[in-house]
Amino acid sequence: MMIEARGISKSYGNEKVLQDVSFSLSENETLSVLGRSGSGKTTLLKIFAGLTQEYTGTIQLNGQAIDNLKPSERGMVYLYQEPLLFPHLTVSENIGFGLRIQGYDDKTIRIKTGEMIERLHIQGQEEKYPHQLSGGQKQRVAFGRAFIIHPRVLLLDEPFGSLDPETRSEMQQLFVEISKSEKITTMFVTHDLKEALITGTRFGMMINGSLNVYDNHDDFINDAQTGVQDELTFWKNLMR
Ligand SMILES: Nc1ncnc2c1ncn2[C@@H]1O[C@H](COP(=O)(O)OP(=O)(O)OP(=O)(O)O)[C@@H](O)[C@H]1O
Repeated sequence: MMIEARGISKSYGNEKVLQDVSFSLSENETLSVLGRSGSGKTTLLKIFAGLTQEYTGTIQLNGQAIDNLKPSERGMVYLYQEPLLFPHLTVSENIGFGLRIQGYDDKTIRIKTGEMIERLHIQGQEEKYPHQLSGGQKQRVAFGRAFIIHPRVLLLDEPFGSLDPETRSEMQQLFVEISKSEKITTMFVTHDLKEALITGTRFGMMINGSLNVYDNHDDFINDAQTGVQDELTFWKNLMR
């Protein structure tokens, strides 16, 4: 799925939050976006998701402007740090929810949900309710619920920010594996440089509402503005 932002600008009162953001992203690409707090990352994701209105510019999906579509009509899933699960549904029911809405029969839902649970490595948790799960398990369920409906586009806002390093690393691998096999186009906002490098196929740096896009690791790593060189210098100095 090809997504394209053309000249997106957004202000809140006198504050210019996004300034002429333009880029395009092909099927199977993940744009990992870094940037300081308040630089406009979440605002950009919300505009894509249809959750923030009143901006200038246009968002296109396979060449069609989607600016006037409702969030539910965009084929996009927006996930953030706190996984939003239905508290009164079990793990299996949460994951199968989208299929039920789409009208699949019970047997198909059971089979597809079972396959997804296996892929997510949460076998044995099927009958638990969200409050009985760890943070990492909840996030797996949230991803399962998203992946099972084959979204065209995933919008991820620091999705693994509250997980311990080991679980976070597992989730990054799982994301890379499934997004590749499902050919999902993703915008992945993170504060973690390593996470950006692991998950991204392209990279973005948001600076005061302007987005610099780098087409490969080398361009990203070599630009002083991204902070990668500072990080490398830090580790080199520490190792001396
Ligand atoms: N609904 C709103 N009303 C007014 N100002 C807002 C609103 N939403 C966001 N802003 C402002 O827009 C700017 C960008 O916010 P945004 O949430 O996009 O930043 P961010 O880069 O995602 O930050 P963080 O990394 O801390 O999540 C901030 O200065 C914020 O205060």
